Amino acid sequence: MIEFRAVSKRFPDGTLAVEEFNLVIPSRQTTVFVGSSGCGKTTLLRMINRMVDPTSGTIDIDGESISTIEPVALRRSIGYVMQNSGLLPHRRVIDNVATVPLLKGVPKKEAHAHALELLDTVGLDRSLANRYPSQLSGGQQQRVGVARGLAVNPNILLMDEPFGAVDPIVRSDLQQELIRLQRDLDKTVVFVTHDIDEAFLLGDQVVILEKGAKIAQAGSPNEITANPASDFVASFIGVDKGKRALSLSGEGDSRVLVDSDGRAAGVLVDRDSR
Ligand SMILES: Nc1ncnc2c1ncn2[C@@H]1O[C@H](COP(=O)(O)OP(=O)(O)OP(=O)(O)O)[C@@H](O)[C@H]1O
Repeated sequence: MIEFRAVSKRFPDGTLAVEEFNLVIPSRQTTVFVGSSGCGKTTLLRMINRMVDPTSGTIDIDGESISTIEPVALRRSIGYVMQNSGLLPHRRVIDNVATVPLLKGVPKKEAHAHALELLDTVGLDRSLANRYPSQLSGGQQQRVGVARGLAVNPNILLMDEPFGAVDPIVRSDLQQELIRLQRDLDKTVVFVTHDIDEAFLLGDQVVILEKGAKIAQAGSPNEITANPASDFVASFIGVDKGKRALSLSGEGDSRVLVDSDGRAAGVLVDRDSR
């Protein structure tokens, strides 16, 4: 579990990016920060692995304040996947994936063997291992970025708009792949996006943010669509444009899809119980 308590971040130029932010991020679930540009999503994410330190407040991981953990060690224990994959252009795919394990002293042979397994995990053919990033498509590069994020077998995976730069079809593939991965690997995923549809697709917990990382609403996609907390949220999720004509009603095995007039439009069957 990751817990933010009264966390604020003011940058040296005076910008207050995050103000008094409080949130519990449950383990082994996906939490998505969603909001418009500049609302503080990336700053929140980077505070979890101490790429950015808060000005005030505390962040705990499993009850331990991260301010007591050495930043480089913390960063190497948490997976981080960013937009445009962030791959090192002059290194082959396999070396990109193995970067952090090698820095941590894992023998090269072992690190490379594990990197190949990770290519399987993210759905990439092992034959791509010796290519350079520029010889891959955008979607393949993002998959390598995810493999690299998983290379230290982290409990926590931070993902900063990882699918923002690819076309909609590839993006949809990557989203489905992440849902599958999360089912198999059971990580605590913290995901940043400005796309509410992506947030609702991937998030167990969705946190809708306004400027200064003020929480407009936090809850499951179901809770938010059924009960938007404000006009801002309703507008952000598109209720007012008729975008969310369908919502879910009920819990567990008996979830019913309801249309905007309250009529049952279908029953949602759990993927795992089919
Ligand atoms: N190093 C910095 N120095 C000064 N201000 C910063 C710095 N980094 C971010 N900011 C400011 O803090 C605010 C929050 O930025 P942040 O990158 O967290 O937003 P975001 O929601 O991730 O935006 P985007 O979706 O555009 O990436 C913005 O006003 C931004 O300009």
